Amino acid sequence: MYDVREWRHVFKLDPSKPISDEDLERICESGTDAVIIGGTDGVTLEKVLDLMARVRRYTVPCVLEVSNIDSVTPGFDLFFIPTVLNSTSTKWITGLHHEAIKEYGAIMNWDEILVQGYCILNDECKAAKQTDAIANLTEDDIVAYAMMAEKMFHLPIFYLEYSGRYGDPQVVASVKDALQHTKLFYGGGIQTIEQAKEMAAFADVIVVGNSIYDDIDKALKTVEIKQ
Ligand SMILES: CC(C)=CCC/C(C)=C/CC/C(C)=C/CC/C(C)=C/CC/C(C)=C/CC/C(C)=C/CC/C(C)=C/COP(=O)(O)OP(=O)(O)O
Ligand SMILES: O=P(O)(O)OC[C@@H](O)CO
Ligand SMILES: [Mg+2]
Repeated sequence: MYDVREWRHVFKLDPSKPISDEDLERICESGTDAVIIGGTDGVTLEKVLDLMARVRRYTVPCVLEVSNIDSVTPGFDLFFIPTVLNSTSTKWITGLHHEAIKEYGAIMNWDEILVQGYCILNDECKAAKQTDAIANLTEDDIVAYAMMAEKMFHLPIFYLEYSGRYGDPQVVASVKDALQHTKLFYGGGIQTIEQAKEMAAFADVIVVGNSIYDDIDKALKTVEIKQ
C-alpha cells in the first residue's frame, strides 16, 4: 500500500545501526504500514543498499528518507525528501535540494517522491544540531509552520520531529486542528503502546524509530494502534 494517506504507523530503521535478521523479520511482518530507511548521520550508500535488500525480502512498503545525496539509490517504493522548515540555514530548506535537482531532476520520477515539511522540536537531537534548527518554539510558532506547509507550499506531509524525546500531545493536537489536507507525521520517543495511542489520537501517522533498537518487544506492540 503506497498511499501514505492511508497509513497510521511506520517503523524507521537507521542504516547506521545493526539489526539481526530475526528482529528485521519481526518488524517487516508486524503489520506496520511501511518501513522507512533513514537517519541523520553515518548513512552511506553501502548501508542503505544492504538494509534495502534485507527489507525487500518482505512485502512491506519500503521508503528511503533521503538525508544525503550520495546514499540515494533506485529500488524503493517511495522517496521522502525532508525540508527543515525551522532550520536557520537555507542549505537544509532548499539548498541541497537545489543541487540535487540540478543534477538528477531530469531523471527523477516525481510520482514516487514526497516532500516532508519537518519541524524539529528537540533541540538536543542530531537532526536539530545538524540543520541549525530553532527547536525552542511556542505552540503558535509550530502551528504557523504547519499552516505554511499546507496552505503556502501544499506539502503532502508535515513532520513533527522530536527524535529521541517524547513530545507534547497538546502541540500535536493543535497542529492536527490546523491541517486539512497535509498528512501529519509524529515521531519521537514512542516506546509504549500507551504513548503510541496518545500520539495516534492526533497524528495521522506515528513513526517509531529508536525503540526498535532499545526494546523490540515494546516497539512491536505499538503497531496495535492500527486495530
Ligand atoms: C537515482 C534515483 C532513483 C534517484 C531518485 C531521485 C531522488 C529521490 C533524488 C533526491 C532528490 C533530492 C531533492 C534530494 C535532497 C537531498 C538532501 C540531502 C536533502 C536534505 C535532507 C535533510 C534536510 C536532512 C537533514 C536531517 C534530517 C531531517 C534527517 C531526517 C531523518 C531523521 C531526523 C532521523 C532521526 O535521526 P537519527 O539518525 O535516528 O538520530 P538518533 O541516532 O539520535 O536516533
Ligand atoms: O527514534 P524516535 O525517537 O522513535 O523518533 C522517530 C523518528 O521521528 C526519528 O526520525
Ligand atoms: Mg534514531
